[in-house]
Formats: sequence, C-alpha cells, structure tokens
Amino acid sequence: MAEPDADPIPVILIAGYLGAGKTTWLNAHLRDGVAPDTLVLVNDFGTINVDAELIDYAGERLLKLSSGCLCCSLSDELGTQLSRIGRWPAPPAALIIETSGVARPRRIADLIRVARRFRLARIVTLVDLASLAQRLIDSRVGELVADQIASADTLSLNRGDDLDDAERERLMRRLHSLNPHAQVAHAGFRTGRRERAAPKRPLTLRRTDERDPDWQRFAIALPSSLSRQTLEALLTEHADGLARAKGFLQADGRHYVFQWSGGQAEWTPTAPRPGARQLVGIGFAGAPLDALIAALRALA
Ligand SMILES: Nc1nc2c(ncn2[C@@H]2O[C@H](COP(=O)(O)OP(=O)(O)OP(=O)(O)O)[C@@H](O)[C@H]2O)c(=O)[nH]1
Repeated sequence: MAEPDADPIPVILIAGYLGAGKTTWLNAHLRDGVAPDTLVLVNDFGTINVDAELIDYAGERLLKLSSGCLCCSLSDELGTQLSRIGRWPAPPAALIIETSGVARPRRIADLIRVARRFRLARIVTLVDLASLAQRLIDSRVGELVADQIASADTLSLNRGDDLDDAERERLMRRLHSLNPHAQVAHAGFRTGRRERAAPKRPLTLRRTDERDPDWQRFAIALPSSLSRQTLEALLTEHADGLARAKGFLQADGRHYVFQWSGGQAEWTPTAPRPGARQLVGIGFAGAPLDALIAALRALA
C-alpha cells in the first residue's frame, strides 16, 4: 500500500492547440528518457484515440482517457483517475498528461493541485509558430490559444523555420506579452538556441474571459479505394469549419497515418492498424463543417 505521507507524484501537463505538436513533443521527451515507472495519460478528441496509438510507450504505463476533448468532461474522468492512481499499491514515479488540443490547462492544473498525492511540476504548451498569428486573430479560438500560452511554464515553439526575421520577432513579442514568465524552448529553430532562463512565475495569473467555441466532432469510415488527392482537396475546400483531422487510412493502395493540422496534410506510411479507414475530426459547429461531413460521408 502507498505510504500516506510519501513524496507527491510530479505531474507534467502537455498543452497546446489542436495539432500544435503535443504528441510529437511527448514522444521526443519519452525518447530522451523519463523516470522508470512514469505513467503517461492521453486524452484525445476522437472515438479512436489516435494519439495513444502513436505514442511510443508500451504497456500498462499508458492510460487512454476516453471522455473526448471537452475540458470539463476530461476533468471529471481525470479526477477519478487521479484518485485511483494515487491508491495503487505501487504508484507511478511521475505522471505525464497530454491534454486534448481544446483543453484549458489551468482547469486541469487546478484539479491536480487539489488531488492528494500529486504535485504539478510544470505545464508545457506547444506552439505552432506557422499558424500562431492566424489562430490568435480567429474569434473562435484566439482566446483559447492565448489562454493555453498564458498558462505555460514552458513554451515549446515549432514550425518557425519558414518565417522571416521580422515575423518571428513580432511573434516572439506577442508570446512574451501573453506570458512574460515562461521558459521558451525552440524546436527546429535556426538560431540553435534551446532554452532561455526565465524569472520565477507569479503565484496568481490573470484569468481571461473563457468562451469556448461550439466544438463538433466526427468519425467517418472512408473507403479503401480512397485517393490521397481526393481527401486533401475535400479538406482544403472545407478548411474553414475544420480544426483538426487524423486517422489510420488506406489510400492509393497503401496504409497511412494521416494528419491534418494547420491546413496541411501529412501522410506517413504505416502497417495496417486497428480502426484503420476511420477519419476522426473536430471543427466548429455550423454549415461549413456540416458540408464537409456530408462530403466525407458521400465518399463512403
Ligand atoms: N514541421 C513540423 N511538423 C510538426 C512538428 N511537430 C509536429 N508536427 C506535425 O504536426 C502534426 C500534428 O502533430 P501532433 O504532435 O500530432 O500534434 P498534437 O498537438 O498532438 O495534435 P492533437 O493532439 O490532435 O491536437 C503532425 O503531422 C506532426 O508530424 C514540428 O516541430 N515541425
């Protein structure tokens, strides 16, 4: 039985908007090495937990939360899971939680702070620099993205390689204004800098006015006769209503991990997997997303 006064279990929370690179960061972090007995908890938005399938960390030490993406339903399930985990005869040495891309990390952090046996070690927020400017002015998600950034202890920036110096400078200033206290880590940045030390974060943070968009999810089985070009053309045509899509798909006679984020498609060849041919997605409830769902169903 776990000691009631044993050291609290440190928790790292991985946050960031849909497709910002959370799973990619988590895999790199796991490859760098974590304490043995680290437990990884993954919350994904779809009916198939694609992220959990793609995490390179086998066995019982990977837990999938099934409640979907909305932060409040995650909180319910997470609270239950945390108290269960805390009572395990051999609790994990550390816990890493990958939140879904629409989660508000502060809500989850609050839950960890009140959970017995756990201690919030840090919040790492992933930021896709290539789409950041666009996201922040998007009235549907700008405030959520800003809140995810403002909540971070560490901001891990990626996809900045194609930005010019002036644009990068402008984004760095914007990030600093949203969160002057976070450490900044650059992934694939051409300066080669890794981390910049930051002053200690304040005890209280300004709470923003939280208005989440009306998210809608879908899961659609696509035919094995699918062509990559057809799917990409369809998603591009309806990109306005779609925030993220992914799945294990068969197309042009091969099996792929398919990712759609920031308006870009990525096809990575893979072995056949369970749940193959299902495209899961999330977007903004309304006519553009309805039109996309109808067009995807028409492919089946
Ligand atoms: N060029 C580039 N692409 C990246 C980087 N990190 C992630 N990606 C790509 O971005 C897409 C989404 O990456 P994920 O790591 O799955 O993002 P995520 O935040 O876990 O996505 P959700 O959990 O679905 O919100 C994938 O196609 C990745 O290959 C990066 O540093 N550079």
